[in-house]
Parts: sequence; structure tokens; C-alpha cells
Amino acid sequence: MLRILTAGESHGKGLVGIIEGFPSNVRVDINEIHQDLARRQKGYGRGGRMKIEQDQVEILSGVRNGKTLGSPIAFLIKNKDYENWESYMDPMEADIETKKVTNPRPGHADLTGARKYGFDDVRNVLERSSARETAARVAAGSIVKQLLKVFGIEAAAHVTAIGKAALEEEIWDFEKIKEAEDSPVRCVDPIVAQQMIQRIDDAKETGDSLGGIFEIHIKGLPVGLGSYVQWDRKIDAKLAYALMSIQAIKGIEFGFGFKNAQKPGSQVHDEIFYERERGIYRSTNQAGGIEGGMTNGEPIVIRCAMKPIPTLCKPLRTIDLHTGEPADASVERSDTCAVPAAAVVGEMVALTVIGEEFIRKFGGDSLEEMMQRWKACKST
Ligand SMILES: Cc1cc2nc3c(=O)[nH]c(=O)nc-3n(C[C@H](O)[C@H](O)[C@H](O)COP(=O)(O)O)c2cc1C
Ligand SMILES: C=C(O[C@@H]1CC(C(=O)O)=C[C@@H](OP(=O)(O)O)[C@H]1O)C(=O)O
Repeated sequence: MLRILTAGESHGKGLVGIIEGFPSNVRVDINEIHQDLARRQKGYGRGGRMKIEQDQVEILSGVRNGKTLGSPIAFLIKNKDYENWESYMDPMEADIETKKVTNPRPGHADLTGARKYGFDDVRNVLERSSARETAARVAAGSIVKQLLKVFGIEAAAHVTAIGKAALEEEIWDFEKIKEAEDSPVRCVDPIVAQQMIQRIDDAKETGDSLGGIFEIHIKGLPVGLGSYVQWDRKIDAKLAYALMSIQAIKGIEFGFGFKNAQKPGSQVHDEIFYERERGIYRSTNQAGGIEGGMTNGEPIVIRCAMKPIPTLCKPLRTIDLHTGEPADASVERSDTCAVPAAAVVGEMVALTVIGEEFIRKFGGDSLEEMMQRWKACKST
């Protein structure tokens, strides 16, 4: 079973990731991990922190001479910002008296985290609840991506809405979606992209923040990842779990999930056809590639809704944790909008779920073993 764990505080020394249950003999290209880390850092609307960091991964174990060993892969991503925070974040000798954060931000983990863990300093919560953690998940996802690529599985993500600026047209062409990479807001339509940029500028100007929607497409999938036989083996359920765990993701749909709810079945379900050369196929993919908790061979299409960033430069009302008196929510610096970055995180997190199911179906010891079983499965 593939398992991924992360550790690390946002302004601590760094982020650590462990990938357990990854097969041996998979070639790992560190430059590709760096490219994915850089993709996550980009995107119009990010704040000052992204000017400080330039995420690079150091692999600590589980890889030898560029190939995986089957042992746990551990890696480190250093936080450059740590040098500015060392005196407050040193694991053994931090100054915990000055610079206490006592005004919890509505929408962030601050208040409930402090009450749950018994802190009088919200810093103890915000450090780990921060989406800085997603850098480690992207690095892990990038390694899983390199395994899946060997089997022709690829993912891409694009942003379909930022605030009210939204794409009207549905885009299901994978190559077109990849073009979103060239857009500062990761949107394939340059006119809509410009509207999105304008919305972000307006929000920044007024001290506000924005959320939006991104869409993930995964192609090249075999039939039958996941299963209908038990509730916790359904692949849509697993994807939803993993994607909802990304900071600020509050909604998810597969295919035309919400639109389909308003249509009769005759206009929704993807009819089944067969041709000798082509095999079994569908002419539509309204289900988004998943039926009965299993991949049906069509591309997976998932849409995720991200709420607006909780830290507002024009702060919302809150209370001072120590006195209970009304106060402005704390603000140091913040992203105005991070939907383009979250799209990359979503892409990578979804690939880790696909990787987990792929390993479950085709065996997880070595790449060669997986290849044999995959080929055998393909020829049936
Ligand atoms: C890529 C990314 C960047 C984010 N940047 C910020 C930020 O700069 N400021 C902020 O307050 N929240 C930011 N968030 C959102 C918070 O981390 C998130 O809202 C918080 O952890 C509370 O969790 P919840 O929204 O899932 O309930 C970001 C989220 C993502 C995915
Ligand atoms: C550090 C990252 O995102 C951070 C996520 C985040 C939050 O509250 O989630 C708050 C901000 O951190 P800071 O307060 O240091 O500016 C973002 O920059 C990152 O994506 O690498």
C-alpha cells in the first residue's frame, strides 16, 4: 500500500516527506520534481513569501543512483524563510513570549486549533495548518507521477473560475488544458485569464481575497482502478478524501456531477459502444471516467472549489484570545488568490491516489513486476 506522510512547520527548518510502499527500479528525475515544485509556486495573486522561497528537494533515502530501492523514500525541502524566523521557530530555544499571535483569523485553523490543542499563541497552529505543507505533497506527487508516466498515465489541471470570472466553455481536450501552463492564472482562455487577473487586482486593492475552481484531467488509465465491493475502496471516494484534504478546498465534483443532477438519465449516462479495432468505448464522458467506484477507462475529470484565502489585508472582526475583547484579525502578509497554485497541488494529490490504486492492482515490489501484470491485464 502506498502511503505518504508529511511533516514541517511553515517557518520552521523545512518540510519532510516520506513515501512508503513505492516499487523498486523506478527512475527518479530530480529536475522534474523541481519543475513541479516551481509550478506550484507560480500563479498570479501569490504574496511575498513566494519571492523568498525557491523550493528544491533533497532526497534522503530510498533512491540510489537515480533509481528507487523499494525502501521508504524520504526527502527534505528547506524553508528559506527560516533564517528570518529562527529566533521564533527554533525547535529547542525559540522566543515564545514576544510576537504572540492572539487575534485568530476567521476561516483559518487559528481559533479552533488553539482551543483544541490548548495554546495561547495562534502561531502554534498556523505554522502547521499553513498550505506551505503542500510543497511536500507536490514533491511526493511528482515522484508518483514519474512511475505512472511509464504506464502512459498523465494529468493536467487548469483554472476554470476565479471569483466571478469564469470559463463558459467546457474544455476536455487534454493538450489544450496543458496550454494553461503558460497562463499566469492557469486559464486556457486569454480573455477570461485577463478578467481573472483584473479580479485579483481589484481584490488586492481593496484588501480582500478570492477563491475559485480548478479542474483536473487524468488520462491513460486502465479499467478497474478502485472497486465497488466495499465503500472504502471506491476510487471517487478516495480522490474526494485526498483532494478535500488540501487547504481551502471546500467542494468537489466528478464529471458533470452537479449539472447532471438537474437532467434526466437519458441525457446523462454515457452509452456503451464496441468496434473491432477500437474495442469498448463511450462517445461521451459525463461521468468523468468513474462508474461504481472504478475507473472505466475514460479520462477522470474532477472539479474542485477553493474558498477565498482567509487572511485579509483589510482584516475581518475577531476577538483577542487573551482578553475576549473585539479585535482585527491578524495579518502579516498573505496570498490574495492561490487557485492557480492549488490546481497544481490538486493534480499531484490526485496522482498519488491513482498511484496507490495502480500499485494495489498491479503489484508493488518492482517496476518489472508491475509491467508484467499491466501488460497481461491490457491483453485481456
Ligand atoms: C496553495 C495555497 C496557498 C494558500 N495561501 C494562503 C495564504 O497566503 N493565506 C491564508 O490565510 N490562507 C492561505 N491558504 C488557505 C489556508 O491554508 C486554509 O484556508 C487554512 O489552512 C484553513 O483550512 P481550510 O480552509 O481547509 O478549512 C492557502 C491554501 C493553498 C492551497
Ligand atoms: C508558504 C506557502 O504558502 C503560504 C500558505 C499560507 C497559509 O496560511 O496557508 C500563508 C502564507 O504564508 P506566509 O504567512 O509565510 O506568507 C503563504 O505564503 C507556500 O505555498 O509555499
